[in-house]
Amino acid sequence: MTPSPHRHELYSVDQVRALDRRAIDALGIPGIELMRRAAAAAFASLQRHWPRARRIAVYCGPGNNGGDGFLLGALALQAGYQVMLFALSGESRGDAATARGRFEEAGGQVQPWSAVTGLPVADVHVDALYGTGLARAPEPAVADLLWRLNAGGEPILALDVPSGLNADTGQCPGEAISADVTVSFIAHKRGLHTGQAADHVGVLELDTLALPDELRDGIVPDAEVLQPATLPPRPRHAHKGSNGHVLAIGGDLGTAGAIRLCGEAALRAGAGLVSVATREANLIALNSARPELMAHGVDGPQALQPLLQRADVLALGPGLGQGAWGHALWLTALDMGMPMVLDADGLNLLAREPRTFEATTVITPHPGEAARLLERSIADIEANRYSAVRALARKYNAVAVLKGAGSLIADPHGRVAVCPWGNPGMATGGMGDLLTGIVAALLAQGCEGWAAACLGVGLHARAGDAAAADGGERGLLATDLLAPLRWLLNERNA
Ligand SMILES: NC(=O)C1=CN([C@@H]2O[C@H](COP(=O)(O)OP(=O)(O)OC[C@H]3O[C@@H](n4cnc5c(N)ncnc54)[C@H](O)[C@@H]3O)[C@@H](O)[C@H]2O)[C@H](O)CC1
Ligand SMILES: [K+]
Repeated sequence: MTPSPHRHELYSVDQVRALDRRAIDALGIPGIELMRRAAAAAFASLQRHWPRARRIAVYCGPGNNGGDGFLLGALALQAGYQVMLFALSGESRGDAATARGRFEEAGGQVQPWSAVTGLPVADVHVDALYGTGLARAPEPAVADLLWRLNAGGEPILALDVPSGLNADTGQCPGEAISADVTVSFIAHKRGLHTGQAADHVGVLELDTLALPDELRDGIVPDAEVLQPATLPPRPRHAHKGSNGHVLAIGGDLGTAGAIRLCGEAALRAGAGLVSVATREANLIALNSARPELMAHGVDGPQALQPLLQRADVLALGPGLGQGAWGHALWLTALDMGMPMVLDADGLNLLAREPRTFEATTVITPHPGEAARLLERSIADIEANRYSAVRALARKYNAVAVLKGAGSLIADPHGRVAVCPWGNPGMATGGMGDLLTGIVAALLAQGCEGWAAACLGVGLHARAGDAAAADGGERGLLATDLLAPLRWLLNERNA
């Protein structure tokens, strides 16, 4: 499987369908030929991953995904495999009907769905039920099989899309297969890279079905996958003033930890100077924990003003609270119109008093904060993360980071990037505070908003993966990311 040059480009389902249509209409490649190429690619992947397999079970849905399954079954028969094939519907249409005929001509027997009792005995189970055409939760007879396949723990190869996963949004409306390998065709679908996809896709492979690159002319990928990156080397004559001054504002009574983590992350991410504006009561804890942070006790806007004057970038919100103290500082900071990263209570206050930003602003909500910012439910946000992150960026005229599995980044013009790194161990307190500090530090070192958000999210997630690789995802603490973060920031680009 030669890595495709298109592996970083993500397309919506509509765009993939347009590519399908172009291949058929503009290049004159019949749909059945595309289906044959898809089946050949999937069968080659099956042989590569499970070279000793000899018995395969294929589950075919009513559409062209099922058609891929019929042709894969025919190839397996011709290669001497024992093939059990179960079809969800009594007959197929169009190219899928042709494919079904070819399976039968190869000696295959199409068994009715009612024959699927228990779990068929096979070395590999091939999921050809639904692909990009999934329209709703799989019906009970299918859901029951998906559940049994997932519970059976036997090898599963999904064709194009793991059945039950929405290839456009990354959401599973109902039961969905958890594949070991998914072989996707023609182009990567954006729904296989965010939301619930990580639990269902397994190893993702792409086969472009030998379609020429020109096929994509004029179709701008809906999203792009982040690539490993770091900051350029520091000039030798750098001094602390040349790497910017971050002012972290937050830490109401009893929540010193959040603003401390934010400030510490900003230091570790290379900011020249980091000041912290917080409650007087937090100073001792902060200064003893991290004396490199210049912590100031501020009781209100007057005390904050001189600190704002001296800073280049604000990190506003960790532990800020939504009380009178936090609200007053929040208003004062926003009125400065400075570059900033807004997070946590800074976002909850924004949801209460919406405004758009003129200066470079990055907002970093998790789905709950995003729900408040868009006045939608969390379920709505997670049901279509791509439209949610675009709505956030547009509504607030900011670069928006929608955190969660497969964090998404959007700018106000609709550009979207997807983070391929990160792990469930990062869903713990303090991880968001680190990200806020990292992005602020990158802004302070001269990155513009989009670059700071993409680089910050990528470094943060890669540091989380490095820390999890070191000791496991469970028990991962935010501070565990600081050392790998520093290493990643100093690595030369691989
Ligand atoms: N078009 C091409 O040239 C190629 C397509 N490939 C494969 O085709 C599928 C897309 O096929 P399509 O027929 O559009 O849809 P599906 O097979 O994914 O879905 C089947 C069909 O099922 C109905 N349906 C959807 N959800 C449900 C549900 N929950 N319950 C019941 N029925 C449902 C709906 O009517 C769908 O149309 C693509 O993924 C590829 O695998 C080739 O591989 C490449 C060429
Ligand atoms: K499938």
